[in-house]
Amino acid sequence: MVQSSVLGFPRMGGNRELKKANEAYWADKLSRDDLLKEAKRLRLEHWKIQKDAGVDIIPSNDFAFYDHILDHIQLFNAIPDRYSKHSLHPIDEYFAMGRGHQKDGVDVPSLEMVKWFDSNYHYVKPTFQDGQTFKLSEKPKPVVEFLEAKEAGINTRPVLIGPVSFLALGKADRGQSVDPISLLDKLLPVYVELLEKLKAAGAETVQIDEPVLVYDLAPKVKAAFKPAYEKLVGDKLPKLVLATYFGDIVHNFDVLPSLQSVYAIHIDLVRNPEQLESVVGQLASNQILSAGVVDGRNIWKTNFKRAIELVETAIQKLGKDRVIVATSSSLLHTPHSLDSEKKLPGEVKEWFSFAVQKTAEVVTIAKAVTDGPASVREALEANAQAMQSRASSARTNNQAVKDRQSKVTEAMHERQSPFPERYAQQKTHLSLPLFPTTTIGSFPQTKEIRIQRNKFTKGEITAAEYEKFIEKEIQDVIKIQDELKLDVYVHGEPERNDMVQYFGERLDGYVFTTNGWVQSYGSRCVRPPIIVGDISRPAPMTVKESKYAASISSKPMKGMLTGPITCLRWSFPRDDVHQSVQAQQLALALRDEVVDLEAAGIYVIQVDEPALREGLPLRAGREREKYLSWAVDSFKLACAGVKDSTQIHSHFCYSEFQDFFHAIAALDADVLSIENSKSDAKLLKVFEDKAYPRHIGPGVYDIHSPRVPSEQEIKDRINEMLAYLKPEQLWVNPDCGLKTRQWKETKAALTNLVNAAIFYRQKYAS
Ligand SMILES: CN1c2c(nc(N)[nH]c2=O)NC[C@@H]1CNc1ccc(C(=O)N[C@@H](CCC(=O)N[C@@H](CCC(=O)N[C@@H](CCC(=O)O)C(=O)O)C(=O)O)C(=O)O)cc1
Ligand SMILES: N[C@@H](CCS)C(=O)O
Ligand SMILES: [Zn+2]
Repeated sequence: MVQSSVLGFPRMGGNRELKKANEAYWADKLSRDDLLKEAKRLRLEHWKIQKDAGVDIIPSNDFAFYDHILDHIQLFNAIPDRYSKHSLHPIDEYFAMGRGHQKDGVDVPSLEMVKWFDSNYHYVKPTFQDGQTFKLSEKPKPVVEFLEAKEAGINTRPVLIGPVSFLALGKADRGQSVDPISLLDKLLPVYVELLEKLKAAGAETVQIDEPVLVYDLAPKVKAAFKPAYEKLVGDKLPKLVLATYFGDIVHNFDVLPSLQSVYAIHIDLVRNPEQLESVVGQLASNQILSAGVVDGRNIWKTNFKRAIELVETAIQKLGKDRVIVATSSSLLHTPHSLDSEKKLPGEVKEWFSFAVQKTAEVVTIAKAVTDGPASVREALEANAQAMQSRASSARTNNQAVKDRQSKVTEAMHERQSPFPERYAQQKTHLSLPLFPTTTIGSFPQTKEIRIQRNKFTKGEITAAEYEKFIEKEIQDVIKIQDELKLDVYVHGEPERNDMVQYFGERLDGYVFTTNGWVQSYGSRCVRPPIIVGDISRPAPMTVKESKYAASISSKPMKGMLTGPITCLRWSFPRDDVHQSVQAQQLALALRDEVVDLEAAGIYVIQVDEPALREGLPLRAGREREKYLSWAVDSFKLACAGVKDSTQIHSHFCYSEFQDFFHAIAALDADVLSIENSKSDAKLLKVFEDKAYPRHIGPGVYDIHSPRVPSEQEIKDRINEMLAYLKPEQLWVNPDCGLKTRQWKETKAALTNLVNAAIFYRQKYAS
């Protein structure tokens, strides 16, 4: 029999209950006990959904209050002393690492948070010390949650991050020089102890994720697999299913011999179906293949015909008992359930599958290959019908968009003059001081803003009332920026629910969900809009608010747009048209917006591209260069329609620039603001080494934490930056937008930021 398996389930709950519980706990509005109870309720509910769907292999320990890698940091006691020394309750220590802690005399910033592979999920980076040791926590979470499920009558397969990935995804702490992978020998005994405990609790198999196998690996990381999996396999330990996802593992085949004693290998056959044959050829004689054929990263219904063909190919080689049908990755990256979507056009809804539906898909595919297609005939027919309906739908094609794309020229990608000439004009036009201060766009999205928007969406207030409310918000943020004495203002983005969803809702070719939330980091979720057809802009999207803001202030007002790659990557893209085509369609729509903003008197325009890095293929090589070429082109196409005197900014958070700096430089943006406060300023060296000629604002403080940075801290950060950048190049700004913050801490932090900038302005005045 072919078993069905889910690699991980979304944690938030159908109504984002986990988000609400976490945030209430942080605000002292929910007790610790009630938080724990709510988490347990959600875990049980999610296991039950999978059990009722008939899934054979259900994951446990896929739940996390904040992030699963952070869970492992605590599980192995890899907790930096600056957190552990305060003897906080374990859950508060955990949140302190995730989001910082500034309360009751404890003041500690969070650990660094970075992108999870090429997804819009963020993990907390393990941070190691010279002399690092590990110790299993007293009540290991994977054991507790396995027993919790067992007590409810559900046998689960616990999920762990593997030791090689745990170390390779981490870094040495600031000022430390330890190479994380060198800690393997110290870490393995703790894994063995944990696996023994899981076995004793009754876990027969454990899913051990080693997603780093899809990367190009340094030789010492590759070499770590052999000693690791020699120690982690044995009679006294559960059988291991080693899982990889988001790429192929063919280039790391030399690692597979050292993995021949693990029970099963899971591969992502959605992303790389072509790896099937060669991976099957590399398996040991009794090893099992977990075939990831249901997409964990997108919302399109699985094409059953194609998936069954793939699984059948594997069965022909291995036999039914050596194949598991699985999701390609954890379903963490998909929304909870399609059932709560009442407003999607009926035709379109038929094309989608969210987490709950995907669990049913793995079951259907497993049954089809076990008992034959006739056993699931109705499901197969309905699926074929949905595939057909989508392929032939009028929604997907817009000839006018295609015609416009065919007329795009090289010249449309270039500004009129090179940067020095543009800058000379911008300097006179904008009259900015040295060390200009600005923010990244959004100001706090207060409860009141969300309530008014909710009322407007539900029709409880009119468009005119909502517009008036937004204008008042804009007036307020302008007044605050006056008081703070910032240099380049923003309108604060109060009208935007999200920087991608907002644009999706104003573009043709998109549809949106009402409840399709996906966790982005911690308690923060996004509702990615869905690209179903060719994209075009029926009307200006942001001009009204920016123009209004500019009309009530004499300061330069920065217009705020989300760039084509970010719109693409943070939406659920089409899978029937190449992403470069979708990016170009978005670029043309944004180009019109940029030109309209300039015509409306907005002479500084920021086109955010934080997802540019995320779209980068995970392995170096030709595919990367191809991607960068069309991604950079789409940004330039969006921006290049303006005059030299208009200043184009771009913003990047969560980006490591070293490996694609040439692309950042090729964007030709006049000013870049980048996330930097959690990184070592040394990372800026690349800008110095490459003699980056344009202007740059490396973030001076972390906006993900409510913690207020002191003026001195910000001065220190600027001072570090000055080691690599010229004073006349440097802007002073936070790491990212301020939408998740409260006003109190925002004002305090920006006051310190402006004072720090003034200090350096005076210092370099002469
Ligand atoms: C910059 N980042 C972003 C990423 N991806 C995006 N798509 N957008 C981003 O901004 N990726 C990288 C980073 C990740 N950072 C963030 C930062 C902040 C959030 C965030 O704040 N998310 C909000 C939800 C935002 C939203 O869509 N809000 C809507 C709906 C609000 C809502 O929940 N309404 C209630 C009713 C109103 C009430 O009573 O409060 C409801 O529907 O139940 C809106 O404002 O209208 C979050 O709260 O998680 C995400 C990623
Ligand atoms: N302009 C956006 C960028 C976030 S990456 C904001 O300020 O929220
Ligand atoms: Zn940002």
